[in-house]
Amino acid sequence: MHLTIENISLQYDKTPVLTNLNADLVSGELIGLLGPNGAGKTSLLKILTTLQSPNKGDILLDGKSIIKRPKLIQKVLGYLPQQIPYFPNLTAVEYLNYVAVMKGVATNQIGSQIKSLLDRLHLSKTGHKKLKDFSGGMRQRVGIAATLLNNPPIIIADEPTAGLDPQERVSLRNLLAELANDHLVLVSTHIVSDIEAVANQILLLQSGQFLYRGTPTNLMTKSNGYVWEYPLPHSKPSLIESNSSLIQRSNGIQVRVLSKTSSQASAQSVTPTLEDACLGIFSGVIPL
Ligand SMILES: Nc1ncnc2c1ncn2[C@@H]1O[C@H](COP(=O)(O)OP(=O)(O)OP(=O)(O)O)[C@@H](O)[C@H]1O
Repeated sequence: MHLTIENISLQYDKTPVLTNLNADLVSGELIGLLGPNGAGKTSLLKILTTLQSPNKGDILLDGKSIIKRPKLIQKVLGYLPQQIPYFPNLTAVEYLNYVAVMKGVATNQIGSQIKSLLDRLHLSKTGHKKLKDFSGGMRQRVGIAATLLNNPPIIIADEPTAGLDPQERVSLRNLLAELANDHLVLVSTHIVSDIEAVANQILLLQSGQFLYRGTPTNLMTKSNGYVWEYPLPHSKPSLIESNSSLIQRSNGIQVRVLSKTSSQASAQSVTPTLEDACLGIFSGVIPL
């Protein structure tokens, strides 16, 4: 499947939230939509999922407008919203049954699909517990199971790792990467490590505009030569430069700086991480 974002602009009360966005998303890819709080990620996902109409532009699914025909995408979409609908008195199985009926899953497939998803999301032992007795992370996994019901070819997830512990984050990351083999998977997040190891394509969104669209490898190549490390000076530690962070290394605390050049004689150029690259682009240190 091929989802084309074509000149999308959105305003809320005349305030621009998204401006002239263009991108091509295809099946077989995990696309990471990264941006700081308020960048417009959820607004863009709402347009892609037809919950919000843009003021300008179009979204094409295999060449056909989903703005004009929202059902085209609704039939093939699994959407995991930031806030999962919460029915405290339903068990996980009852909730998934309800979603399955709403999604039009064939009656004779509902039971087997729910069982397989509960297994896959490590919920088989708790499927008959009420949702009000679930931890935040377990509820999130139920939401993911609901998203995957009927095996939708397009999966859009808004901050899917929120509330998950480190082990669950890794397990969800693996699941999304596996699904991306034969699905179109779009994951919005502001946590770079959630998609670092698994994204084929990255969209960097800031103030409603894409600053970068492309592979993580290209982004990191752009960032070569912009990351420096030097030992934390013993005196004047309060004079830490902007765009810098402290890192504990075996040889002591190092200052890691994003900058075109370094004024510190002891600074060494180091290999950028994807997080460095994103911060460098967002802060304007790394040119577009
Ligand atoms: N219904 C609305 N009415 C008016 N302004 C809105 C509305 N929804 C979002 N906004 C504004 O639009 C901008 C983008 O918000 P959005 O939720 O899309 O960003 P985000 O990147 O998803 O942020 P976060 O990471 O914090 O969830 C923000 O300035 C937000 O305050």
